[in-house]
Amino acid sequence: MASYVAAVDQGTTSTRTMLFDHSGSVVAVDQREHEQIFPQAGWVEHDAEEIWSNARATAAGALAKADATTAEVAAVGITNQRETTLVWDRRTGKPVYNAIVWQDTRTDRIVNELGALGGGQERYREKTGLPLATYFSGPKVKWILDNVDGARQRAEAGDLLFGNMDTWVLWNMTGGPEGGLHITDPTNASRTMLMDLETLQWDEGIASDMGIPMSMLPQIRSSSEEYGKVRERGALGGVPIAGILGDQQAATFGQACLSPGEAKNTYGTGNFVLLNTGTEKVLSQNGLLTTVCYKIGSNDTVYALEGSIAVTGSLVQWLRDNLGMISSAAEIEEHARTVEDNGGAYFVPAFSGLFAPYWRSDARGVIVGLTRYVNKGHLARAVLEATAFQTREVIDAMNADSGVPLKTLKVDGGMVVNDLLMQFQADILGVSVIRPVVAETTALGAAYAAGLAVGFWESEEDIRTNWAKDKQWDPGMDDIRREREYRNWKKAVTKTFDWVESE
Ligand SMILES: Nc1ncnc2c1ncn2[C@@H]1O[C@H](COP(=O)(O)OP(=O)(O)O)[C@@H](O)[C@H]1O
Ligand SMILES: O=P(O)(O)OC[C@H](O)CO
Repeated sequence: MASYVAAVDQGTTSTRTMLFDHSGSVVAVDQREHEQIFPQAGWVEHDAEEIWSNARATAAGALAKADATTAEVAAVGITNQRETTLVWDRRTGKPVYNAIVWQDTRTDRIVNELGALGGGQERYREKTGLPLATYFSGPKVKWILDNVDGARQRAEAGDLLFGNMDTWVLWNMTGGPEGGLHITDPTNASRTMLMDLETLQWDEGIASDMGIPMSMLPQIRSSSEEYGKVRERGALGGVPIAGILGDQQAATFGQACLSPGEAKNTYGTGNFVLLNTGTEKVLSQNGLLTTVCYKIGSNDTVYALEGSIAVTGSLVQWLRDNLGMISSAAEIEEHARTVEDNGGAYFVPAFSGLFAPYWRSDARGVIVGLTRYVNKGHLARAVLEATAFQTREVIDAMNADSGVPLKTLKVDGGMVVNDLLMQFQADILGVSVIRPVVAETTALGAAYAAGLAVGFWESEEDIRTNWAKDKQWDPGMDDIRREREYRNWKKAVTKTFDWVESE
């Protein structure tokens, strides 16, 4: 009798494999970071072969740490950084170019050109739920086909495959060039700008406008069903692969946000607030995007409104890696605690332009309000506060779209160990912030999708039962200060605009 479900979580900065038991508790984790490649300003790439090698190694590592055999694993789910785009050769399994990461802004010109075609912005928003922005996969595929020697001819000859990291990991896990499955799920497909949100099928007109041959596109299956088995030679050999969810949708599922009106915020490289809107596809009037939340087997599709924020935890990394101001991410809290407030400084990290609710690719980062008074502690605070202010902006947009103010916010991700940030988040939102016992909700959500498909868990009710609160932060800031701080932040944001001039 199998005791565990595995999840491979292919994130922006690392890949981990986790094993969960029936209560949703973590049994083992094995994790490896991969290189962040910045070939020029605004470009971000990953080596997809390094990522696949890490996925394999962590699958073996997690089994070893749990002292478990493959026979004890009922199913495996895959979850992934979304949008990150790879094109590879179906016969050799070799990528034609590095994976272009979701934060990368090189497709700015392509996106502007698409906007100038018939229907422009509105056509994309209505069909795909997305604003025209550099964030999404379709224009990245076009960039590769336009810029890599011979790629377009090879793609048109049917030799090349496109996938996000879910598809790349699944294809390799199921045999690669020897019969690997070329599949994705609607949560990932809804981030490509190529999928019709209503039919959950690729939109041939949009693919044709981007010059992307249909033969490159993976088959779209549900988020929870048995797609195939792990190749026999690999770690987890023979285990059914039965769940795929983009990482933010996986976290929403793992947080048990299963009813309309329930929302979570994940604090990782970026922040992503998702509000379950049920089977209703709500188009935002306030700068949010509409996305598939999950589709469990043949059940109706569940949609979400999403506020995507490009830079939050990665600002802490930037302070560590580019400035050397801290030696570990945790150290930022120590510095921030040396002062009472931000000393008047605000840091708007528009490193990839601004995502929700602005969608300004012409924006770049600023620090404003500097005086001789400002010290390292104030800057550390400004860095942490940037995450909380950006979250407030997307939650304000969500409240405006739904007409029902959020009462509490469930949180997860790497930054939620930061107590000062979580308290400031509650203060600046004016609502309570709640962290669950299992904060690894991304991997857990993918495990649930896989486990439900093979009967390891019976129904979504099991997910609700397993969810438990660990800690809650309640708002303590007075209204006048809260709104003054937020006004200053909004003013700081305006200073980022119009920096990059379009080619
Ligand atoms: N104590 C901390 N305080 C603030 N930020 C932190 C802390 N610990 C980790 N982080 C940030 O959290 C992020 C990692 O979170 P994680 O959820 O693993 O990211 P991802 O899934 O995007 O790879 C990093 O960007 C890191 O800077
Ligand atoms: O891997 P994460 O946690 O940084 O998430 C990245 C998002 O999926 C990008 O849309």
